[in-house]
Amino acid sequence: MKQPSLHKIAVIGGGSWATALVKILSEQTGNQVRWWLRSQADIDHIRAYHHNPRYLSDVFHSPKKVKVCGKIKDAIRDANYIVLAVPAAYIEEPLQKLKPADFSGKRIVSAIKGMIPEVNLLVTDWMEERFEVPLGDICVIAGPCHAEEVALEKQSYLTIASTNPECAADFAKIITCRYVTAHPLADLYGVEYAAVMKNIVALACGITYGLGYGDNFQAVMVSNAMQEIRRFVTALDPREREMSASAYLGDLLVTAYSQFSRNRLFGNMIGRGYSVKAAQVEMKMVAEGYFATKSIHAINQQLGVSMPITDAVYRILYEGIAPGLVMNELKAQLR
Ligand SMILES: NC(=O)c1ccc[n+]([C@@H]2O[C@H](COP(=O)([O-])OP(=O)(O)OC[C@H]3O[C@@H](n4cnc5c(N)ncnc54)[C@H](O)[C@@H]3O)[C@@H](O)[C@H]2O)c1
Ligand SMILES: O=P(O)(O)OC[C@H](O)CO
Repeated sequence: MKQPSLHKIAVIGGGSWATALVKILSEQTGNQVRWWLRSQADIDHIRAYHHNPRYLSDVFHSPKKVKVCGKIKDAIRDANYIVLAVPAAYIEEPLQKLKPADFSGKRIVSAIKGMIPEVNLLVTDWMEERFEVPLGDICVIAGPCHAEEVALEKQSYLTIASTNPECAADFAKIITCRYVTAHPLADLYGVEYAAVMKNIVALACGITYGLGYGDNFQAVMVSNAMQEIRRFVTALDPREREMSASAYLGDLLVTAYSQFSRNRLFGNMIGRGYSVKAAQVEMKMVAEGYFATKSIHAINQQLGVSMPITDAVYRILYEGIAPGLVMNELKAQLR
């Protein structure tokens, strides 16, 4: 696909990551962004005051570079890239009226670190199945990068993964800006599954902290989790991959340890005795790991990989077993 010099990029989503991506992508002179958000009130606010009232509200969005759209078709019509940044559990709704023809000739970029819960599919596979987008026209944005730090323009790194090296390299160039460096990688599935699974690990870390476990335990759990992710990803897509690279290990570490992690925060509330419902109500943001736990657990019913950490989180969140009891049993399985 020949790349134009002016990149028209549609960003779909109104949360923190979409807001950060709009900021990053509109930094480059050659990029024009059309931004779709679900809430009309938020759209009106951004048009009037040039910042998102709900997420990262200190970030200014230049009206010259960023056009806000209430209709998704207006956002994607002329776009050569469509960036999806809505949590996986809610991505179906904004896209439901679109047809495969609406995506034809466009590249799709998934910024989502989650799975479509009803069908247990990665977002890239789902886009291929549902909208007939060739896998070679899809890439994912991965790597340790919290929206909150992008808002502060702190140096961050992204990995753009695709089965098509050209697609990954092109978008890596487009998203690189003053404070974000992006590199391409050929391992689409490995990166995408690792990004989904690190959220489950962050839940586990949050739960154990909530229960009173400390840094020593967490370091062992994160090490074991890396091995668990490697076993699962290798069973699904066996190939040589450097799991200590930032797209895998780096992303796991930032989510497991950062003060900004949604998943860790959610887990922490569960560990401190909140019910799942209460934790969801309390959080203004979405913890993808909650949905991912069910999907990865379901996929593993067929694979049969040893996954003590995912199993532990599943038992707590979906079988209602007391976190203290489950983590006490997990203790015996870690090395
Ligand atoms: N926040 C980050 O730093 C970050 C970094 C990398 C990747 N991601 C990924 O980006 C994706 C978006 O996450 P986020 O952090 O921007 O989300 P968020 O938690 O900041 O915002 C929640 C988003 O979910 C939408 N939403 C909430 N409830 C909804 C509902 N019932 N129906 C429809 N939409 C609903 C909101 O409109 C909003 O867009 C996730 O897959 C996440 O894993 C986030
Ligand atoms: O760290 P979390 O749980 O907020 O997840 C957000 C991103 O995936 C971090 O790269």
